[in-house]
Amino acid sequence: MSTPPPSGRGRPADSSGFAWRAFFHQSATPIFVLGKSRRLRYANPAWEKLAGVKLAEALGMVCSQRRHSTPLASALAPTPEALAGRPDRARRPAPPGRNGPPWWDVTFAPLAGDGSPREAAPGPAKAGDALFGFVGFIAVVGEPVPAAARKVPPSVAALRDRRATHFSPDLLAGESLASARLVAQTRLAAQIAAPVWIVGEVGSGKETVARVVHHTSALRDRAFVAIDCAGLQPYLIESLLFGHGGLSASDRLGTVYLKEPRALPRDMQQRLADHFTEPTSARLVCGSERTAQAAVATGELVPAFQTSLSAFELHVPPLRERLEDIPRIATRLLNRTIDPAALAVLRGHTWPSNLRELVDVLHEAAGEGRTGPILREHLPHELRLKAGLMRAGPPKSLNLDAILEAVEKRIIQLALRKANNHQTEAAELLGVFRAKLWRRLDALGIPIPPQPPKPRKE
Ligand SMILES: Nc1ncnc2c1ncn2[C@@H]1O[C@H](COP(=O)(O)OP(=O)(O)OP(=O)(O)O)[C@@H](O)[C@H]1O
Repeated sequence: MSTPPPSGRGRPADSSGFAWRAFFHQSATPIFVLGKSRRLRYANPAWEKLAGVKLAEALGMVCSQRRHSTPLASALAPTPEALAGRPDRARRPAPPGRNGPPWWDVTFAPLAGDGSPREAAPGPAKAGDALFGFVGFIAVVGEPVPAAARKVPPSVAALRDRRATHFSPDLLAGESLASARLVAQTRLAAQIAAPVWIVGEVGSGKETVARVVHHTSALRDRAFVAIDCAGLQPYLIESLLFGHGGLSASDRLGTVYLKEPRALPRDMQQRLADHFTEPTSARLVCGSERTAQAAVATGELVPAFQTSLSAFELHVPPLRERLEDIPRIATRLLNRTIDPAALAVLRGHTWPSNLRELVDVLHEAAGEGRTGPILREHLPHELRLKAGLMRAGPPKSLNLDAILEAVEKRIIQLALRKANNHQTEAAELLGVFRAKLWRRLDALGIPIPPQPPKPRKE
């Protein structure tokens, strides 16, 4: 339904309006009117159709080309010439659509205080010659170019092919029932266009699954962008997505992966939700340790994420539920087999940090024995210790201090990993003060990891 014609139809202008509203309302040309503070005061149904936005939702929007402006606000921003009270025209990229931008030629006609068009005068506006605002007429230039038809440089195409080969559903396959279910769910998510919510424990492979969904979907020729909502300041995320020339202005954006959107302030969550429920924007995939429903219930997430942005919920199993997959993962990762005794140790571990931890352990083991199968003695000391295997060694190797030190080192590394290198959180997990954690890092020779930026609290 289009916006009803504004009141005062056909009547002469009064001091706050102008007489052409009824005329504009029926025009097939997209027309909009900005107040002198560049706020949107009126737009006709042809504009609503072109912009894909209802006037009621956009009224009051400040149309400027500032860093945080939306692509629509930037496209409608009056030029410096128009701001100086003279008619002007500008070519603007249309707000992003799935099929590439045609351009918008926007003609600005300044309006005098009585609502009549100002005379085109060569100099700046005179005092007393009050400006009411601007009327803008939009002409669409060019045919939209389907993204698939656009040329990409060969190097980009080659990189894309390599990524698509790597991030195929095969990457998730294994011997377990859990991985078979994961592969089936991932293929399904790739076939539909709905937003996806991926749930899984820390390090279980949520982002990897998101990449597989992207590279298997119809959006694979476009970009995949991953944003860690807890690791970036919200204003950076806003400017990355919505700033001038930001990602939302690019029609090459295919999938946006948001890691833990519940770490964002609610107003930012709402803005993202509004953006990604628009039909023209890229596909949203979120990854979290909690379901959208649970996060909404505890107030960590705005309801739109549950109602509109988690249409497809995909569960990534923890590694302890897919231990049968370990040999296959090792072969894929290192092209190495695992000796049965080493496998018994690996299968006996609970893997609190899931695949991330396994990948670290396998790389470490591969560094110990450079060729042949991975043996039990290649595995990290602490893992063997936990499996009770160190006790089988000769008594002279039972150096209590060395063992305790190794266990402490491993536990601190695990806490840091779980806290995403956030030292205060890691200290809390370990039940010590941060200063003590620093002292132990120093004493054990663990390099102090770079601290991620703190998420802003509401
Ligand atoms: N199927 C897989 N095979 C081999 N390695 C994998 C697989 N899935 C994930 N990984 C590796 O495990 C690590 C963690 O994966 P990923 O970042 O996808 O997990 P996540 O659940 O998104 O992590 P977080 O909880 O920190 O958001 C990465 O190094 C990734 O390359």
